[in-house]
Order: sequence, then C-alpha cells, then structure tokens
Amino acid sequence: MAETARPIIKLQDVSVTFQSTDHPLRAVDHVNLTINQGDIYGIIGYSGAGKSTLVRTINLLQLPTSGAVTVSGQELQKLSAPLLRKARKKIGMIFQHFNLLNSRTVLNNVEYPLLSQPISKPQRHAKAKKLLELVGLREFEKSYPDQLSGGQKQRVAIARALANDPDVLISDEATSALDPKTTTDILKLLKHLNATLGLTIVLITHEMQVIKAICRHVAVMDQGKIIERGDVAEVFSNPQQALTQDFVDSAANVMEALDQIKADQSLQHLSQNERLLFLKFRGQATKQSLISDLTELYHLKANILFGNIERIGTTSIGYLIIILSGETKQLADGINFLNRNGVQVHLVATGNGEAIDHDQATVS
Ligand SMILES: Nc1ncnc2c1ncn2[C@@H]1O[C@H](COP(=O)(O)OP(=O)(O)OP(=O)(O)O)[C@@H](O)[C@H]1O
Repeated sequence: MAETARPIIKLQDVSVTFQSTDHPLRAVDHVNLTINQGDIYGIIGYSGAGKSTLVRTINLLQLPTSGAVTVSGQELQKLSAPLLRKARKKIGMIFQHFNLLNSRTVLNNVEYPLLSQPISKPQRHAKAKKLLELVGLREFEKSYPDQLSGGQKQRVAIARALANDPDVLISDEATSALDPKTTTDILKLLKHLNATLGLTIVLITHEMQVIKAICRHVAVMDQGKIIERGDVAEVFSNPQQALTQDFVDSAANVMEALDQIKADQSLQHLSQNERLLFLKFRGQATKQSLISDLTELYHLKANILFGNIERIGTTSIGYLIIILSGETKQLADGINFLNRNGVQVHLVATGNGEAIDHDQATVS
C-alpha cells in the first residue's frame, strides 16, 4: 500500500528518563515524530542511541516520562486500562531474538495472542494456519521453534505479531541475528505485508542497507534525539550530520577496508613520491574518468587498493583507496585537480613514513 498523508503515529515531545544508580539517564530526549499510515519508517542509530526505548513508547511498553503518544487518533496515556489493552493489540512487535515459546508448536505460538479473543478453537486454528500460509510456513505448523532456522523462527514471530490484525508492526532489530540472504528474505516479506495488508511498519536497525532495502522515510537517532530525518534517498545521498555519513560509509565497507590497509605491513613504508589517499566521489564525479586523467595530464600512477560505489536513490557515492605516485609537484597538482572536480581527497599516509588520520587530513 502506498503511504497516505494520514498520521497513524504521533509522538509529541516524548522523553524517557531512567533513574540509573548515580544519575538520571535521558534515553529519549524531547522527540517529535509523525509516521503516516502505510509508511515503512526506519529509525537508525548506534547501540544505546535510544531506538528501542523510543519505539517501545509507541505501544506504551515504555511509559514516557513526559510527552504524548497518539496512535490511530487515540492518545494512549489517556485511555482506560481495557481500552489501552485493545489499542495495544493493534500494534504488533517483532524482536531480534524472536521471543517464541519453545514448548509450543509453531501453530500454538501463532495462536497464542488469540487465546484471549472470543473466538472458537476451529476459528483460531484457521486464522493461525492462514497466517502461516502468508509467511510461507504452512507445512511447519506441527514443528517446534527449536527445529527451525533463524529466518523461519522470525517468520513465525511475524505471523504471531499479525494475529490480531494490527495496523502497525514494530520491528526491533528483527534481522540483526540473521545472515544476509535471510535478512533480504525477511525484509521482502515485510515489504509484501506493507503492500498487501496496508501495514504501517516502524523498523529500527543500525544498518543503512536494511533501511535502504525497504524504508521510505528514516530518522537518525543519537543520544536520545532525532538528529536528521526525511526521505531515505535524500537523507543518505546528502547527509547533513557526520553520524549519518558514518552509516553511509560503513554500508560501503570502506572504513573496514581503510583499517585493513593501514595495518598492512607492506604499506607502512611508502617511498618519498607516494601518497596513500582515500577518495570520496559523489554524483557527477563518479561518472568521470578522473583516475585515467591523472595519468594522462599529470603523469601520475594510481594503484587501486579498494573501490566501491554505493547507489542511493538516483545518486552514486564512490570510494577509492589508492597509492598515487609521481613527482612532488605533479602529486600536488593531481590532488588539486581531483578537488576541483568535486572529489574529497583524504591523505592517509605520505612517503615520509607519516601516518595521518584521514578524518583530519582533507587535502584541498
Ligand atoms: N530499563 C532501563 N533502565 C535503565 N536504563 C535503560 C533501560 N533501558 C535502556 N536503558 C538505557 O537507555 C539508553 C538507550 O537504550 P536503548 O536500548 O533504547 O538504545 P538502542 O539504540 O535501542 O540500543 P541497542 O540497539 O543496543 O538496544 C542506553 O544507555 C541504555 O543503557
């Protein structure tokens, strides 16, 4: 289903403070967030940023210290206990570790949330079987969770989360324990459920690739605050915050490659006329033949140690780690040429045996 312009979740000035041993800890800090019906909204941040605490306020599993939580037009803190129970049933949740009941069969796990409903046993069975069909696990109804793979367990958890026909599904790092192929399959299933059931999905993760795969909107969280938000392609193709840029870089595995290259003994002793450079290209610069231009125009030699291009929406971001070698003057001219053509050039190490922190060594 396409996203509508109707807000289904509204967090207004929500804060959560925990009283830890010596000082209060503000896990969520004055967050305002509106999510429209039918959207797939990602919240990304490192461990401890406050993502789980924030999404747990959506069903009041975590009571905010201050602020208002409105879901489907109802301000949850104002509801009586029975009405809150009813409202919560319309918000399903899945977790990294599945939280299945190991002593019950797959079918019983999916039926579990229906036990308190005024429906007959055959109706309950029929509903659970239909949900297992939807997640592609019909033939596993008599199995026990321990007999299933991680991906299959997560499918059971998804079927269980759908038992009460929720309007919203919250996914708390639901793919973090899965391998890349299974992650892709589960994300495809979530996308399918969004499209066919009109389910609004709120997904938290620390991986940009997960957000890129299915989300339309994203909020970047740091120290309890949302520091950047918007359309996924816009946010990641033109990050305004260093943390958002970090997520883009780590998706391209570039920092990992840089660390490995820095640790490589054979690269510890560059000659006087060599420079170890980390180049970052964006948009138009990824389409030009800048490296061969360095050879033709400046007689420089580029030895490529790592290369990757990350495509975000219609924008490409390219990464290269190279050893550039040549005469000192031409090295300087070549680097200027790259800068003039919109390439960010970071000097990682020089031929004087100097190692330079690339974060502080933009050459311009
Ligand atoms: N019940 C609690 N009592 C005290 N402190 C808590 C509690 N729950 C979370 N915290 C603290 O609040 C901060 C935010 O935690 P939260 O789990 O929301 O972050 P997160 O971004 O989801 O990280 P992770 O992915 O590691 O769970 C952390 O410093 C955490 O230790």
